[in-house]
Amino acid sequence: MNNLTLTAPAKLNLFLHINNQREDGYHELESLFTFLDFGDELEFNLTDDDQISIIGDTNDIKTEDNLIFKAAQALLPYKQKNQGVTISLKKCLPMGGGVGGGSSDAATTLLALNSLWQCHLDLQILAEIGLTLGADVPVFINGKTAIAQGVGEKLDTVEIEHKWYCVVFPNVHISTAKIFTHPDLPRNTPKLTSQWYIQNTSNDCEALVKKLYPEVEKTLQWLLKYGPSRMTGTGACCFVELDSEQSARRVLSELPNAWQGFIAPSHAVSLAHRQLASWLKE
Ligand SMILES: C[C@](O)(CO)[C@H](O)COP(=O)(O)OP(=O)(O)OC[C@H]1O[C@@H](n2ccc(N)nc2=O)[C@H](O)[C@@H]1O
Ligand SMILES: Nc1ncnc2c1ncn2[C@@H]1O[C@H](COP(=O)(O)OP(=O)(O)OP(=O)(O)O)[C@@H](O)[C@H]1O
Repeated sequence: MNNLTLTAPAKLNLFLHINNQREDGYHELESLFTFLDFGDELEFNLTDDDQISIIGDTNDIKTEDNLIFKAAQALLPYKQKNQGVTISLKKCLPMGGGVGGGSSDAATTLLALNSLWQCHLDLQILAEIGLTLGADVPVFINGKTAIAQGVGEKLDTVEIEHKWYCVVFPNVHISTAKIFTHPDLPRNTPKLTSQWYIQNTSNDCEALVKKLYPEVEKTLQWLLKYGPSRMTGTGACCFVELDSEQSARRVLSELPNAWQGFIAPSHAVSLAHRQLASWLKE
């Protein structure tokens, strides 16, 4: 089998607590990650040369900076096939939006090429390779709704009630590094000692991001009319949790023109993992 198409799904941080800052500057987090059935489309086609090429919606990212390219390159030492790959990208997730698009693309590339190139690496090793590309990549390699600790690499699978979400991108791009290096970011939230609820958790980046980017504050105020709402990651996307597809459609239909949005249900297992499992059965 020489080709495979997978969806690199969006993630949401249903909560995001910052517990500590390490000496290397990275932050110790506690965060509940879930996956939405919505994402970038990546089509992998093996080629007879040994090149890695990316076509499609690469925007202005140089090939060598693209996390998809970096992920493919990281697997070169393990590949058992004398073949290259052309990866065609349809970008649906906002960049720098807090939904982990780049990390999800990278993880999906590792998962796909591990199979297509017959690298035979297990998920633990793929996650270790993924962590060198970004703190969020292991979450997508694991592919299960989970509470992450450490910088995002220690994962405990959790069962939660899955809902519909309307995710809104307020058209501001936020640099993760800018938020994590800001002096006003709270960095000492204690670890959760009880069960997670929306009421006893928060996103520790939210207050700072709202102050720096008033558009994010406006977005959250607007979403709160419809249900429990929160920012994901370091923003800019914000989400509202809803009980049905119909409610989610209604919120999307009322979205102000200045913003972009999408709706999707969350799922215990990422769409890329479900698609890969059925491809492997074919
Ligand atoms: C905040 C989250 O979006 C939550 O899902 C992620 O932890 C961010 O993950 P990511 O985008 O994959 O992050 P990386 O590309 O590894 O790091 C971007 C920048 O964010 C900061 N960073 C990131 C993760 C972390 N646990 N502590 C940090 O301080 C670092 O300054 C780093 O330079
Ligand atoms: N394939 C890619 N897709 C998106 N961004 C990429 C990709 N490759 C490299 N990047 C770079 O990574 C940066 C972060 O992109 P991403 O969409 O993952 O942000 P994010 O959603 O805020 O992530 P997170 O929630 O993990 O912080 C982009 O600004 C872009 O320069």
